[in-house]
Amino acid sequence: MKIDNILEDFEEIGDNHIASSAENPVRKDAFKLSNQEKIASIEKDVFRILETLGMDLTDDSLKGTPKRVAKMFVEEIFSGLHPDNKPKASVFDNKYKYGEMLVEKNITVYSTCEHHLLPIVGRAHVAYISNGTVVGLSKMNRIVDYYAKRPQVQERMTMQIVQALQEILNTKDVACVIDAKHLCVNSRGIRDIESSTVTSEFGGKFKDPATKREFLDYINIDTEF
Ligand SMILES: Nc1nc2c(ncn2[C@@H]2O[C@H](COP(=O)(O)OP(=O)(O)OP(=O)(O)O)[C@@H](O)[C@H]2O)c(=O)[nH]1
Ligand SMILES: [Zn+2]
Repeated sequence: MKIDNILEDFEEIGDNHIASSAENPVRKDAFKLSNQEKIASIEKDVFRILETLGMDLTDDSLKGTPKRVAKMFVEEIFSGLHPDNKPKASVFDNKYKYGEMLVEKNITVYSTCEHHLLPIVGRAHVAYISNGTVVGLSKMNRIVDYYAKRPQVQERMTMQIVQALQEILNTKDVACVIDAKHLCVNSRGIRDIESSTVTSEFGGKFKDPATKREFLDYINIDTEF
């Protein structure tokens, strides 16, 4: 099917989202196009934007930009929209019976604000208490990165990370705090370079004030960017 026909289908379906409170508003037909078809389509769109702005797209430095941006959207900064890219998280038995919380802190977050398509840059801190299962440490970083690679709002991303780890670890006892700078606040609009945004989600035992306090003490949040 030609790309233009497929895009017409998209328009007919309108805002028929895959609905779930913490899911991104992605349409059910989002995976009808292959990555190559998406790149070809977005390349044309970016070309048009730059042309409308009056840029000379025959210029050496600019002529590759539409394709570069399209590839970057599909294969890099929005690759987390595709469920095939969800990291496989290897889990193990908690044979050593470690009973305290495990905290993976200072996980680098590079995401994109869905309102302005500008970067969100910050740190995520993730914790869980094992219910008999443990997960490879790096998988927590990978889960954060997967949900970050979408057009996002920080609140939703925080909840998605907790829900994904709750599923993987088969326990509600998971928490996440994210401290991040939104370039849409820092570099344009109000242009407040100093402010950052903190969001949190505390599941299961992390709702208990002492457990929450312990986690917050470990991460001692005063993020350096
Ligand atoms: N809740 C929430 N808001 C966000 C996030 N990222 C960006 N925003 C805000 O989304 C809002 C969009 O508001 P609009 O008033 O439509 O956008 P705008 O006219 O560009 O607003 P200004 O940024 O104030 O210039 C802005 O206030 C952003 O700061 C996020 O992760 N969570
Ligand atoms: Zn924004």
